[in-house]
Amino acid sequence: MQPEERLQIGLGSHITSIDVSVIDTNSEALGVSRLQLMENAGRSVAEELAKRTKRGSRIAVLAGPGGNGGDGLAAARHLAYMGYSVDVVLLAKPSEIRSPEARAMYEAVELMDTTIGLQVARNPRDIDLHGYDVVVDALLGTGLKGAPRSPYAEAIDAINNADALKIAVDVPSGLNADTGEAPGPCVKADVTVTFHKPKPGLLKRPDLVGELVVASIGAPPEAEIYVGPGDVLYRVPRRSWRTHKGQAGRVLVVGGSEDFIGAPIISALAAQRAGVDLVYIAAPSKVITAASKHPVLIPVELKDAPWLSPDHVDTILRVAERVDSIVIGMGLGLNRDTQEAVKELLARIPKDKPVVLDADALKIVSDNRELIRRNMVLTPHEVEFHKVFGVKPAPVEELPARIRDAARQARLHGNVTIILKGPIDVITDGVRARLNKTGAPAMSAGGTGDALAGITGALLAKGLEPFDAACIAAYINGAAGALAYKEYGESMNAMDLIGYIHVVLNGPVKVAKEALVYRRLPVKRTAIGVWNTL
Ligand SMILES: NC(=O)C1=CN([C@@H]2O[C@H](COP(=O)(O)OP(=O)(O)OC[C@H]3O[C@@H](n4cnc5c(N)ncnc54)[C@H](O)[C@@H]3O)[C@@H](O)[C@H]2O)[C@@H](O)CC1
Ligand SMILES: [K+]
Repeated sequence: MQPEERLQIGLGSHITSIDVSVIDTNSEALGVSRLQLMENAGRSVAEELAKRTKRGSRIAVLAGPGGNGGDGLAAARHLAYMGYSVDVVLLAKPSEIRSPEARAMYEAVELMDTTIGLQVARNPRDIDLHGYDVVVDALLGTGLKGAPRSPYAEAIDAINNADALKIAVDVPSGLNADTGEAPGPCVKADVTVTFHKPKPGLLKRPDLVGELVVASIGAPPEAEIYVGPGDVLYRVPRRSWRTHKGQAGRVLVVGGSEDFIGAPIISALAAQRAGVDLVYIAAPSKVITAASKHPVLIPVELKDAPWLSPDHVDTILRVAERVDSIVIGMGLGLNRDTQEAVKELLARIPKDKPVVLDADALKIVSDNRELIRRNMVLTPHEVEFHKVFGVKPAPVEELPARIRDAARQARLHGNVTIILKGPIDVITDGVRARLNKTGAPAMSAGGTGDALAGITGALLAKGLEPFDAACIAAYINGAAGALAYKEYGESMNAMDLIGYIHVVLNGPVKVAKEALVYRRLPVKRTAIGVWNTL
């Protein structure tokens, strides 16, 4: 089996510190709180320690003020119960512990005055690790930025100089979990107990990590399989005071015809609400007249024909140079001229420009599939999928087969990203697959697909790679649809959905519950991990 024939369900075999934050947030939205994760993290550290050290041994837990320290404090409590002699050295003022979870862990330890020694050591000279059998390093984890500063730098040296077994919590303190760099002092651990999955930096530095143990801390696999609020929160770039016009993305929407006026306007408005700076809409005159009601859209009038024609291609390509992504298809119609124009356009757009193909553009590429390439996102529903690829996907109830069917076509077409829309969206580039469950039954209303294409184009323009852009667009579109459904019920339309994009984009965690209309769907089980057959 070639490695490239494998399909990864979820986030991959190792995870970055952003992935960790995404998983924790998604997990919380799925009902497993950060406190539960931290408790499990601490317990797994205690259990790994207990496998290696006899009861009654002397343990020092050095804790920092963040989540990593919280894990260490939870471990200390478990270790005390197991019968170890435990001293906690907190390297920060208790008031500096900011997260409610780490604070809860600290407050529990504070009350354990008969079983745990507690020292607040702001001055590194107060750290004395003589006589301990084990030192637990819970100073800094995935939250490390740059080289450790005082007093952590000195505490790290003290750990390295101690004559004891060194167990690092999640990451040896001082090591960048993403890059494997240690820009300053770094704990040299005998054992590192990391959580969820290995981080790339740990795999690069066995010299600092020692024996690597990967512990489950109870996050549901669905926190990775399903796109969640954490993906929106941590992967979509936010503007800063330095951002200048255009930097947050420029999108070009190409669509519409004499017969279909609204579709490209819906896409363009959705793209704008998804947070890009500039949205161009290239369309025949009738569409441009209607679009002029929306002054935030920049019109590019395609003159002298009621529909997109080959004569328009040069005009569109000139605008294409100025944008970061192009969304093509909504309401184009299937006129012969239009088909020719779309094919010419796709052949001439530079390959590095991300493109979303939706609606009629999908039908048009169905007999020129060599135009499909890696840097594209295709957004077919089941019928369109059949039309484009010539195969019917398995029904959504047969979820594993449906994922395979979509992934196979992505693989066969240059690892293009496909969003196979349905009650559960399947998003895949043939190497990875994730699912999206946000949405509402009334999203069968016209225009919701146009909105999805626009949001996808916006996220591509903001610099997300096609797979992440597709995953997160599906989530935002479905969640906005669910919120609109809550308000408008059966009467909801695509403009109502657009009216909620800002709510999801700006506060994904707050509305995560309402974003799921169905808690459970009757589908076949899908396991996380690597599937070896496609
Ligand atoms: N987020 C979560 O829900 C979970 C987090 N977990 C643990 O939490 C860790 C991540 O927690 P945090 O994000 O709070 O980060 P950390 O606990 O890794 O560190 C954050 C703290 O270190 C300080 N800091 C960062 N760089 C520094 C430097 N160069 N010198 C001195 N101080 C520095 C920060 O100001 C902050 O106070 C993970 O490694 C893991 O151990 C686990 O409990 C599992 C659940
Ligand atoms: K650590």
